[in-house]
Amino acid sequence: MSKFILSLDQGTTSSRAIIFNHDGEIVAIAQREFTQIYPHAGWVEHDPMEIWTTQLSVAAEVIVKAGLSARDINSIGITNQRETTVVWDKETGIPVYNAIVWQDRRTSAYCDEIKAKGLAKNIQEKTGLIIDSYFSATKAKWILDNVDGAREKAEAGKLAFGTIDSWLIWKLTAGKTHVTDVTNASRTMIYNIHTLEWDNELLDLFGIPKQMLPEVKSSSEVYGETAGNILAAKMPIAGIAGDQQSALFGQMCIEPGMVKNTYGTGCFMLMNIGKEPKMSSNNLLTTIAWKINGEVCYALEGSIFIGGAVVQWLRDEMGFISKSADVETLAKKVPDTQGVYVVPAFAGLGAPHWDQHARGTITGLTRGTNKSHIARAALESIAYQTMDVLKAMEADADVSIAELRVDGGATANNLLMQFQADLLKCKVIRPEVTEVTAIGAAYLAGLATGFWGSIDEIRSQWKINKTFSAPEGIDNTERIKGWNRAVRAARVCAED
Ligand SMILES: Nc1ncnc2c1ncn2[C@@H]1O[C@H](COP(=O)(O)OP(=O)(O)O)[C@@H](O)[C@H]1O
Ligand SMILES: O=P(O)(O)OC[C@H](O)CO
Repeated sequence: MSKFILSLDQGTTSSRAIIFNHDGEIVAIAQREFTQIYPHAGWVEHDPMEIWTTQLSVAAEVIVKAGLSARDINSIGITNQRETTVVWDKETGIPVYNAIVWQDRRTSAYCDEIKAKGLAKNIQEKTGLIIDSYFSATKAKWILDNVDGAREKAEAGKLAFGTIDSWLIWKLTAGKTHVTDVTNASRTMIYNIHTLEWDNELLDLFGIPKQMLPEVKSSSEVYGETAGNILAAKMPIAGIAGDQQSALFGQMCIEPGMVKNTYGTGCFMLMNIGKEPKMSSNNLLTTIAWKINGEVCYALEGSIFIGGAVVQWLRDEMGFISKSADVETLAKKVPDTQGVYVVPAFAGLGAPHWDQHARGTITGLTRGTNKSHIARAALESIAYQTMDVLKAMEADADVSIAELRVDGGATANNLLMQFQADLLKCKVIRPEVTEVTAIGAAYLAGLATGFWGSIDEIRSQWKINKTFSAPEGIDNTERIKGWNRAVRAARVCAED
């Protein structure tokens, strides 16, 4: 049997390819950033062809970097930015419009309309989701409504809809395979997470023709193989999961009650809730964590739209730092924020507030405020937002969370991780392999092909790098009061 798994991690800002060996160790990584397109305020698009070409090129590059040939690859696992929507022509394989990215807010007003019609409860019961422009359905509707001739073509069965996993698999198989997996389907707002079917009533509501939808598969099975001319040798594609579910699996949060938080562009906290899709009473999402060997596992999720992206904003828009890692040094120059709070509601607020109209706000400025205070407050905002989600999760699950497994680019920041532990008063645990998103998809693929025999065989590969804990007796009352006040300001400032 070939000795390596190739994981394709198609994220919001870059396409990555990572090769793992049988011990779950990284053999090589290749990564390429691609263009972020902002046609109007609040709109975010990607060029699907650029997503495809960057993903394909890093896949080819990583095999060479590892000193391997395509024949050494046992199988491919795919994990992807979720919700981002592509519609393409089935005959030509050409997208009819750019990919509308999960962060895109263009359909907010339409979402307000359907909320006003009182549809929130029905939609939550079926899909586990809260009505928001974040999810794919209203993005697909927008394309069908706004691209000339698209609706007619879609009704005639000539167009395909897909999240990024579907799009990549279509391209990798040269148009032979149009599939997605349950985790990605559960982010569209047209998929019923109880019956595990596309929901006809919701398809009617959004005007999305069923014939354009992919077939929904499990997260771990052989879906097809790469076309002969794509990567030197044919390879089975055997695992698919949305990136946050993939990270939950890669963190080995395989028992109910286990929780992870990924600190990337946004932050996404997921708790494994087992085999029953319990609905949230605290503004969290219920989502499918994975389906393996016919068994579905569900998760509660709190989605925070701006996490590490607030550091990118300090770097790119404010010019405070030249690279993200420098934020730690800048923030450490002051012992605290002197009462300054940053609420990075640049794309509204996600869980648990779900306020599409809130906007970024800085409160508590004084004549003595300097860059370091603002940098520290920006970093702390990542931890405060995480706290809000964790509290909602504790209330929903009726538990006290004692341990949070963390991953993603911003977890390299020890100041942030320590502040997070102080605030949550729980153990914040960073694993040795921080590429847990990619390894999750690798595990799903390797389990499908027999590369790994069982979950038990891989669970011991997860190892702790560092645990952060709060000092005894720490009192967060005042700082949390200040944060809540700042969140209120971010919501009020956009009221009119
Ligand atoms: N040392 C650091 N401190 C804080 N944030 C960081 C640090 N290093 C990277 N980041 C942030 O982490 C994010 C990148 O993490 P990554 O997991 O690669 O994200 P994604 O998969 O969403 O593209 C960026 O937003 C970046 O600003
Ligand atoms: O690409 P990431 O890591 O920012 O993840 C994006 C999420 O999947 C959006 O739901």
